[in-house]
Amino acid sequence: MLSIMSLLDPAHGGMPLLDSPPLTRYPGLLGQHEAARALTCLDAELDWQQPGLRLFGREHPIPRHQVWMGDARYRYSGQEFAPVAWHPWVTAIRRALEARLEQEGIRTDFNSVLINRYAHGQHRMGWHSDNEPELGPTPVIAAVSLGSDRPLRFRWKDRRASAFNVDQPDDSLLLMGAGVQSLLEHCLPDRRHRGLRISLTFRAIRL
Ligand SMILES: O=C(O)CCC(=O)C(=O)O
Ligand SMILES: [Fe+2]
Repeated sequence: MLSIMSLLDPAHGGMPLLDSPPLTRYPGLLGQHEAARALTCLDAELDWQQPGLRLFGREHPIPRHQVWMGDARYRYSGQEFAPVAWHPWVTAIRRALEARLEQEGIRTDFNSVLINRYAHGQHRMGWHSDNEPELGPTPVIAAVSLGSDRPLRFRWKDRRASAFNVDQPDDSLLLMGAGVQSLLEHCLPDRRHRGLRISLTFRAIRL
């Protein structure tokens, strides 16, 4: 399904954005053609959910769509989600990212993924860190982006330095290594005039 060329091309090496904690972006994960097919298939075939979130006593639908997929139940904003079974495209994306990271000497054991669908620029995600106890003390999270480029914004919890944006082009992988979740928060701000984007944030949940 996936071209081995995109895995072997040295131009596709990782771009370190932070050394400590490690934050690295890898371009060209699937190849342009396969990434476009993955975006179209996932958009059409997943059973997208838009659960409500309680904020100041009122329930609001989250400003995006989502699907939890994988092997483990997951708690998020006080709610428990039962995951759906692996979709073949998501399995293919997981294999591609495992292969890419293994080339860098990084072994991962992702068993769950939160898939986010941003239909337009007003869809977004608020400030958070992915530090739920079931992810263990030093979660490693790999975020794959398909479709419209939306920056992820980071800020230091202790304000030691300024907040910064990380571009997430189509078909890129952003690896948030050990320490990113404990030292920083991230959000996906709204943007004008953006089209469909789907992100897949792979996690290892302790079963
Ligand atoms: O869509 C993104 O780039 C961010 C997603 C995210 O932070 C998450 O799934 O926890
Ligand atoms: Fe996140």
